[in-house]
Amino acid sequence: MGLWEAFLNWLRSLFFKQEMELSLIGLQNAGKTSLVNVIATGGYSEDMIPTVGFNMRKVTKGNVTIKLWDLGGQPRFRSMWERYCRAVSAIVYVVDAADRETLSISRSELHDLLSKPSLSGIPLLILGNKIDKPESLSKQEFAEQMGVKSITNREVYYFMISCKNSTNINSVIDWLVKHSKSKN
Ligand SMILES: Nc1nc2c(ncn2[C@@H]2O[C@H](COP(=O)(O)OP(=O)(O)OP(=O)(O)O)[C@@H](O)[C@H]2O)c(=O)[nH]1
Ligand SMILES: [Mg+2]
Repeated sequence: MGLWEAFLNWLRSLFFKQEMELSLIGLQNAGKTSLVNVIATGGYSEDMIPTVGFNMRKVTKGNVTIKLWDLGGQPRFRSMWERYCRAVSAIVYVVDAADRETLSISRSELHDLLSKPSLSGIPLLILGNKIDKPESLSKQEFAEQMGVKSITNREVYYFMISCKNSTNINSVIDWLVKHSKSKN
């Protein structure tokens, strides 16, 4: 490869390679690890092991390398959430939209997290998962239950998804890739 060509390639890589870091947060059983698997490999399994502490996964989509912090959602791990959200390009909050019993806890944990000054302004993606289940909430009901409208100090977006059926996973990836530019 000629010097000029090498220089051009280097220049291209500067403009087109993006890196981003994300945190996946949400109550236990919401489907965070399932989402990581679906994004990374397209695989889905019913028998999942609850995440103890956290896992880190790196996934490349086109020119974007995404570093994902997949956190445990059980009560004993929730105090770590803030620490893993501080330096990220976006926070992804996953909710089991078919579990009406835990929805209010999920809402209050989300709003608690967003009230931390260290996380102000970080873009947020809220995902209502498990829409393959008949008892799952509609998009509108979900937004109301989660208090989406009251979140005003940052960019917020929400989708209804199913990791099981891969519904709307591409929209999630598109949103994430678009937000990779916010951190440099
Ligand atoms: N029906 C249905 N089940 C799902 C879906 N996504 C995940 N699950 C199931 O929900 C359960 C929990 O999934 P996980 O991905 O382990 O949940 P998690 O949020 O990582 O849980 P913690 O690691 O404990 O915080 C598993 O049995 C999954 O198979 C979905 O879209 N539809
Ligand atoms: Mg998990």
